[in-house]
Amino acid sequence: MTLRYLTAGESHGPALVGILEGLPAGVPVDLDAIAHQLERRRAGHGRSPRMKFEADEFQVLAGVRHGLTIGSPVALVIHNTEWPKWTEAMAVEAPEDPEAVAQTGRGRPLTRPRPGHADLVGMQKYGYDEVRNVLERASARETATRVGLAAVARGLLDQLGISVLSHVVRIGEVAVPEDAPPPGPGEQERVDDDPVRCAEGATSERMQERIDRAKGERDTLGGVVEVVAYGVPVGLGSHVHWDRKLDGRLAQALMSIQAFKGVEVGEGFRTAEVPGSKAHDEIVASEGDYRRLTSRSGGLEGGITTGEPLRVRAAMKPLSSLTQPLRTVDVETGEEAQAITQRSDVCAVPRAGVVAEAIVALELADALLEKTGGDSLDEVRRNLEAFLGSLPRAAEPSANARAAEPSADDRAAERPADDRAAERPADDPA
Ligand SMILES: Cc1cc2nc3c(=O)[nH]c(=O)nc-3n(C[C@H](O)[C@H](O)[C@H](O)COP(=O)(O)O)c2cc1C
Ligand SMILES: C=C(O[C@@H]1CC(C(=O)O)=C[C@@H](OP(=O)(O)O)[C@H]1O)C(=O)O
Repeated sequence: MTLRYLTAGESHGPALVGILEGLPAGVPVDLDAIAHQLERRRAGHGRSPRMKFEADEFQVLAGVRHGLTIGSPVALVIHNTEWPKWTEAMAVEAPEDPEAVAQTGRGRPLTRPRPGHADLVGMQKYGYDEVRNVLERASARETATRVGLAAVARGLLDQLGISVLSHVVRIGEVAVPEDAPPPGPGEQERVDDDPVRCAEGATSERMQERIDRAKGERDTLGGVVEVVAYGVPVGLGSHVHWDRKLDGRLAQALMSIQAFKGVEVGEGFRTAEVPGSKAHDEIVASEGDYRRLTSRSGGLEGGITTGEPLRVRAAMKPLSSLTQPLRTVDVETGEEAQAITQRSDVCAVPRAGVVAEAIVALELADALLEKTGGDSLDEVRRNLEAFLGSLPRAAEPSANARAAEPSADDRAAERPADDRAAERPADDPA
């Protein structure tokens, strides 16, 4: 890992803290860009009441001077707006009168763990008799730090012409059509203007109605987000070892987002439903380069980027804090009970898309620096250009030969199925 990061901070503590280590010197850091990313993460139809007043006031404490990184770790702090209300319940020092704190609203022991949240397993693992210490850190409040750090890492990607965007493709059972193309590189603002961050106006309206219905039914909803990265060079990641494969690294990072339960690279699960002739991206030579005719692989083959747009999808489950709570056990009495009710999002998929986008940006920046090395932005740029310039040019067939060459679909259609099954690859001597 070339670019590393750590986060700390409780949801209702004084602040969140993050450190990003491994960025080269000379990367522009724009405070407005960090503020903008944090703001995007707070938006979206169905968001929690807290997101309407949370300010995400932040400070860059280290690693940046006069608008540029200086090669040292970048440190970020994001203050929690509500801290003044939590000073007693979340105090660092032991209270003089713990009983008195336990009587206050915020210090009250939470003994009815929510099914689907980290509550019960966290208590069991860490030896607590109530939920507070688990809830505080399991909360997706932590993702503000990752989005903030990613905004800094995106400064590097921007300089190299790499842009990362996201959009919502499903909320509950409402989905954009399977064959709808993803938004293009300049379309993030248009997507962000949509209340559910969906690129398709008609589907967006149905998604919003679905969220309103869930709210009325005192229920919650999940969905699917897609992240697309444009301008990604060929050759990031590697096929040689399991933990160097970029598809695997992206999946791990995306699955680490609270409530994310599935990851798909390119057509992912859908490729399992179609034959090989319809699952892969045929390769052609074009202006000395290799291009793919389709984008089913999501821009990754063998754990290595192909140079085509990178495309991943991730599924988020419905949130587990229901205002009509699920059945649980009160760990204090052992009696059947209703789970604790917390102020909560009804559907956090639109803002979770911004988190997924940040996570992909951090992984791409890491993979890029791993490929190029370099202590300064100039050196990274030089190394990248040298690598790309050293790639052998694709020999191009004559225009006539290219026009005459049938595609896999054409070839498959021409042959009877039995012939296709019996055929042995021409290059295979076996
Ligand atoms: C952006 C975002 C917002 C979330 N908001 C809530 C919420 O308001 N209520 C809730 O119960 N869970 C919420 N979650 C999910 C929980 O944090 C998550 O379910 C919990 O930490 C347990 O982790 P797991 O679901 O990955 O097992 C949110 C997740 C994300 C990514
Ligand atoms: C605070 C954030 O999201 C929170 C994530 C969250 C959870 O259980 O994950 C529960 C809610 O926390 P609270 O009860 O404090 O409002 C959300 O608001 C945030 O995203 O910044």
